[in-house]
Amino acid sequence: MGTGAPVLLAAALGAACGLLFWLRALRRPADDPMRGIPGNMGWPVVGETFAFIAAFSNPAGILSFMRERQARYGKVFKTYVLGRTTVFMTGREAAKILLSGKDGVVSLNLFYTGKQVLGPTSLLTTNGDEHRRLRRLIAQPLSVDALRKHFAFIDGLAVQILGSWAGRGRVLVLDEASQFTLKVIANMLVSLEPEGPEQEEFRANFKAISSSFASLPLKLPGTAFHRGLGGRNRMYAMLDAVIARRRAGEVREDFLQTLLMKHARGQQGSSDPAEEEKLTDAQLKDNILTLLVAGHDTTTAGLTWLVKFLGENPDVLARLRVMNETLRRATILPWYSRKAAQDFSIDGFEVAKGASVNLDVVSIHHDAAVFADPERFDPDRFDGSLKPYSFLGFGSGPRMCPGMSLAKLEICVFAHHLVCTYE
Ligand code: HEM
Repeated sequence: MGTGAPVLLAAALGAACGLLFWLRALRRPADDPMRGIPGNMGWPVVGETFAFIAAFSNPAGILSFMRERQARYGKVFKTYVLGRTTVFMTGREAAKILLSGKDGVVSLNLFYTGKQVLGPTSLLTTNGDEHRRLRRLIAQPLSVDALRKHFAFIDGLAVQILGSWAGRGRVLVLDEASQFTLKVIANMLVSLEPEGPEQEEFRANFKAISSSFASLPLKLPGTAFHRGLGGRNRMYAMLDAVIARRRAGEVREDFLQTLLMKHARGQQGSSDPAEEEKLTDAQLKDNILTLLVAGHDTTTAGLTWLVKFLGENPDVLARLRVMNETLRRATILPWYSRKAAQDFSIDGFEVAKGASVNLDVVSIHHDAAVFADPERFDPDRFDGSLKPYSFLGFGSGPRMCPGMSLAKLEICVFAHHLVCTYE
């Protein structure tokens, strides 16, 4: 090594340290509106992202991430994860502030990539009056009454998928549950047949879309985001073809048909004001995609956790009133993300307008003061009544899950056939 090498090395190290401090300063401006909130912002650039990702691969893990910090800082703390400073808060009071929709204190907080893939008129990217209008339109086709006509399909598919398990030495429940829930939701929304080339193409596009959520926002060929946008374009072309067939006279009993008959614009740019109130084709497609995405991963995870908990608790199998307890223990969406729409205070801390705030639901679901021995899987704990905002498996308030009845129906039907067929 020549004499210049140590000097170069020291200069490189110095430059690297300088860059890190500069990036750290960039991330934490002196007028940080959240500086009154306790917490650790972790390493420069990445913050606490690695600890967070390592923890959130299973619900017990994310619970430990939250508990460690709550023990240190209390119920409200800040951190830097997944590219942004965010405040986590837990407890029933926080749930009421963030979920009730009262005074418009917060709006939904979605990743940039998710927003791009779902489109500007998705239920998940709209707020206020437009959001309320969309909720109203989709409520009826997702109601218990409307779901009756899908029962035979859901039942038949559960029997068929479970029948295919016989004689197989090993079954990957997550894959089977994913097949089931995607076929159910696609059939319910647009009458997609459960087998055949159209189903294959649909599934491939759907996979590209769902893997692009929360990916890096790089639109370069080969990236997950780029593949997701491609999947979205191909999925919309498929939906355009289905909508054209319906307008040409094909009739099916599904979600799309209900919206096309009642709420879709016959022609764009009509002079009739009532017609202008209806959904455009772009709005229809954004929201069909939103329901596909929101209705697949969640129900798949719910079913898979149910099979796991039933396997571990054979005594519970006999009773099978296990839905809420599965959703409490698994807490499939461990936190609900919002953006402060105005300044507000919680627990003596000021949260500034624009801040990213997350309701830590997994801790609410494991609060020993509400759920004694919270790690134990015990469906009986739902026999009595619970305090408001202590069980939030499907959320609460104006953004409460509109697919709750469908999810419960799918999981119950599948679980029923599962326990009737297999030990
Ligand atoms: C076990 C299965 C499911 C669970 C645990 C679940 C849970 C949730 C929760 C907790 C929320 C509220 C999140 C928040 O406040 O930020 C939500 C919203 C939502 N869910 Fe579900 N869900 C499930 C199944 C479904 C299904 C089957 C559909 C579709 C048919 C669906 C569609 C939606 C949509 C569109 C929203 C957003 C509502 C809005 O922003 O107004 N979900 N879900």
